[in-house]
Order: sequence, then structure tokens, then C-alpha cells
Amino acid sequence: MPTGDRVLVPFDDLAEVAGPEWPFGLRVDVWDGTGDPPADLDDVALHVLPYGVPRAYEALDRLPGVRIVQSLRAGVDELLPLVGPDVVVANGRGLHDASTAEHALALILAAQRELPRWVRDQDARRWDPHFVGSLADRRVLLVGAGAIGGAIARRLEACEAQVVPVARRARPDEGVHAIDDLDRLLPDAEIVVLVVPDTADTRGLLDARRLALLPDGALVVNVGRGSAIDTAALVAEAGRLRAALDVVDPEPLPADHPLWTAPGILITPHVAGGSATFPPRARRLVVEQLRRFAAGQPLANVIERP
Ligand SMILES: NC(=O)c1ccc[n+]([C@@H]2O[C@H](COP(=O)([O-])OP(=O)(O)OC[C@H]3O[C@@H](n4cnc5c(N)ncnc54)[C@H](O)[C@@H]3O)[C@@H](O)[C@H]2O)c1
Ligand SMILES: O=C(O)[C@H](O)COP(=O)(O)O
Repeated sequence: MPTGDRVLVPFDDLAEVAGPEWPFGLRVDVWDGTGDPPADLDDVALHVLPYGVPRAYEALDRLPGVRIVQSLRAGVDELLPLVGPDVVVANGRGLHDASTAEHALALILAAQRELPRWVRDQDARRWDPHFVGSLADRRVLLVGAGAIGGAIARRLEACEAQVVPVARRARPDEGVHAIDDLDRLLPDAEIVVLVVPDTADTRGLLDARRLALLPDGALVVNVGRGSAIDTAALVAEAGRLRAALDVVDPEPLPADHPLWTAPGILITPHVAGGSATFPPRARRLVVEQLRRFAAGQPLANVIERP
């Protein structure tokens, strides 16, 4: 009978991934976020949040002894305000890279190859061919050269695009520009892809002034957080600019919001992450984090608190 720290996890099948050492001496409780959290959670030391359910954060205020909270999302903007400053927070960095990058590529290709138009034509049984755009040779400004940004860059390069990555700080060896260069880079960008977290520095990053720096016909893609774009300013520029957005501000987008009907805007409802790759990758991350926790080792993916 394990007597070590108590942990609350969302999966009941971790033994299959962890092998014979499971449960590493830990006392494991399971809550997948669908019913009520178990009673008496006072001594839970590590909580892995359930993913993709409305009640994901519900056990948090019943865990006075929690020392570590592990999210399976990449973004921690909703979580950080809910946990005390001394609690270690780790995220799901890496779990969503392939899925989110694939979705970014799908949005870009859909916009470049005008797929929404062909779907409308097919609905109308209309055969109306014309010359469409391409991704090859396009200059793509990739704002957010992190885990997902790297996965997007690899896919764009396979499509023969010219990728110009931007991060908080320059990394000259990797050709990554600092965000301070953004105003200088925007006028040459035919496509700009945003994949930055929601922070005080990224809110309104693409505001009216910066959108105006983009050339006519440029495509704005956002798979990070909606807050990075001034939505009203984008609506005002629709027609001159195009956009393909998986994340918007606000979410969910109200039915009467002008973004829905603005010209040249393709919207998906925050579905880039997750996908079929998620369940096995998430279980492997949780097992590795619990193994480290039980061994007293530092966890991976720990967030630097602001
Ligand atoms: N649409 C979705 O379903 C979905 C899925 C997964 C992640 N996301 C979002 O994508 C974000 C990025 O995920 P990640 O795993 O690549 O994170 P990451 O931490 O690996 O990379 C973030 C990148 O953003 C850059 N950055 C941060 N602040 C910046 C600023 N002010 N200016 C310029 N660059 C800045 C960092 O330098 C880094 O390169 C997440 O925080 C999440 O909000 C969305
Ligand atoms: O659940 C989500 O929001 C996405 O699938 C992935 O998480 P993130 O957007 O918080 O990174």
C-alpha cells in the first residue's frame, strides 16, 4: 500500500503507460472532471487538471495542501490567477505542437488556395476556375518562435515558404528576430502567423497601427490567443487584409459579432490543439512528471511566474 504523497490525476489507466514501478509510491486518486471532485482533498500535493472539460479548474479551491498543479494545456493564462504564488505550475508544452502546427498550416493553405470559395461554388454547383495563390516563396513572419512556432516553421519550410521567426529576444544563431524588430518586418510580410501566449506584453500586439503596416492582401493567422489582435481594428481592415483565425477575442464569438461576416476572414472555434495525438502524449507526460515528483526531481515544463 503506497504511503507517499497524494496526487489527483484525470486518467485511470496510467499503470498501462508507467509499467511495473507504478504508482511510484504515490497515493493516486482519479478525477476526470465530469462528476464532482472526490471529497477530502486536503492532503493532495500534486493535481493534474482534467483537459477540455468545463469543470477542469473546479477542484483547485479544495486543495489547501497543493504544491504543484500540472495543466495539460499549453496556455496558462486562465489558470495562473486561480493558484497561489507559491504553487508550482507546469503546462502541457509539447502536447499540442503537432496538432496546432497542422491546423495553422491548414488555415494558411485554405486561405491561400481559396478553399472557402470552392466550397461555396460546390454548394452552388458552379464551375468557375481561376488562378489561386500559393504558399511557396511567400514571406511568412512567424511571431512566437517557441515549441509550436518551431513545429509551424518546419511545416512552412516543407511548403517552400520563406519563414522569418520572431520571439521576445533575438536568437541570431537561429535567425530569430526580437519583437522590437516587428514594426520594421511587418511591411514585407505577406503572411503573419501569431502563436504567442496571452501575457501583458502580447495583448493588442497587432493593433490598428501595426495592422496598417502590413501590405495590401496580407494574410493574418492566429493560433495563439485571441487577445494578441485588436479585433475591432482587424474588422476595420477586413477587405484590405485577409485573416484565418483559430483564436479570437472574445471567445466564444457572439453570433452577432461583425468578425463573422467581415470579408476574407476564415474562423475556426479554438480547435487547433488537442486532436487525436493528445491522449497518448498527455498520459506519457503525466507519468513522467509523477515519476520525477516521486523521486524528488524537478518537473519539466515549469512556468516562470510573472
Ligand atoms: N489554438 C490552440 O488550440 C492552441 C493550442 C496550443 C497552444 N496555444 C497557444 O499558443 C501559445 C504558445 O505555445 P507554445 O507551446 O509554443 O509556447 P512556448 O512558450 O514554447 O513559445 C512561446 C513563444 O512566444 C514568444 N513570446 C512570448 N511573449 C512574446 C512577446 N511579447 N513578443 C514576441 N514573442 C513572444 C516566446 O519568445 C516564445 O518564442 C500558448 O501559450 C497558447 O496560448 C493555442
Ligand atoms: O484546450 C485548449 O485551449 C487547446 O486545445 C490547447 O490548449 P491551449 O490553447 O491552452 O494551449
